[in-house]
Amino acid sequence: MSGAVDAHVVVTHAAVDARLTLAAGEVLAVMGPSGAGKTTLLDALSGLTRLDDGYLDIDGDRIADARQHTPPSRRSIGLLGQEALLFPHMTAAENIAFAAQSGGASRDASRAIAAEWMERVGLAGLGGRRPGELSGGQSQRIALARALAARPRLLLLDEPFSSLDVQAAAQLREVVRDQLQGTTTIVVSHTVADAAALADSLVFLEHGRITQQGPLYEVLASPASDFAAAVAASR
Ligand SMILES: Nc1ncnc2c1ncn2[C@@H]1O[C@H](COP(=O)(O)OP(=O)(O)OP(=O)(O)O)[C@@H](O)[C@H]1O
Repeated sequence: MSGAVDAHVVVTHAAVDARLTLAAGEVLAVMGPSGAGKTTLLDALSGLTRLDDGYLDIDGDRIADARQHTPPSRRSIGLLGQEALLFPHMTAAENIAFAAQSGGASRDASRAIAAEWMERVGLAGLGGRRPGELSGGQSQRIALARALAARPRLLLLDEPFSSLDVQAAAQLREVVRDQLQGTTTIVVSHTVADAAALADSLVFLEHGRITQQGPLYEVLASPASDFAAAVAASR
């Protein structure tokens, strides 16, 4: 997609010490055992956690370092987590329109953008429903649309399929794959199927350190740790 930008990250934190570079439009999967620091890494990027040292640059702009903490709302970073966390008092379409407006669209344009996204995620006709009237899978699709409608420069996916049943997860995975449209993305998952479906490259994070990184199929073909070998064998 034109407009995709590269991201360069050096996260230094009590729990994580990692250096990552994403080319514009690249989808990078991060896998690692429980407690490895995956969520801490995403929190440091989204701004929920401060960096102890290191930095986050997006498209050459310094977003954060040890001295400068840009709040999450001003980072132009989208986040889709395990739960959709939609605004409950707004309809599905209003949730998306709100994000489009915060991404710079006018009020009228944001309504049109919301309608377009409802179609893209396969939910045209449900725009008037409130989150309480949507299934988990539908809510996650709205949350994806909301994240992308703000035109983030970096998208973070934190196990977005893990709270869904197998069928809803597979459907959402397809929607995500089709709708990323070149958005530079980091996806954290425990499932190699998610990484294989979405990612160009793969990082293994263990005990807060990167133990292996490279093109997804190369990494899976020659795992460098017991954990990586177990993941590769689970394909
Ligand atoms: N500020 C901190 N100082 C020291 N340790 C921390 C700090 N913040 C988090 N930790 C620890 O770092 C570890 C990494 O936790 P994190 O939740 O990031 O792992 P994770 O890879 O996302 O695990 P899971 O897959 O289970 O969600 C945990 O043991 C956590 O307690």
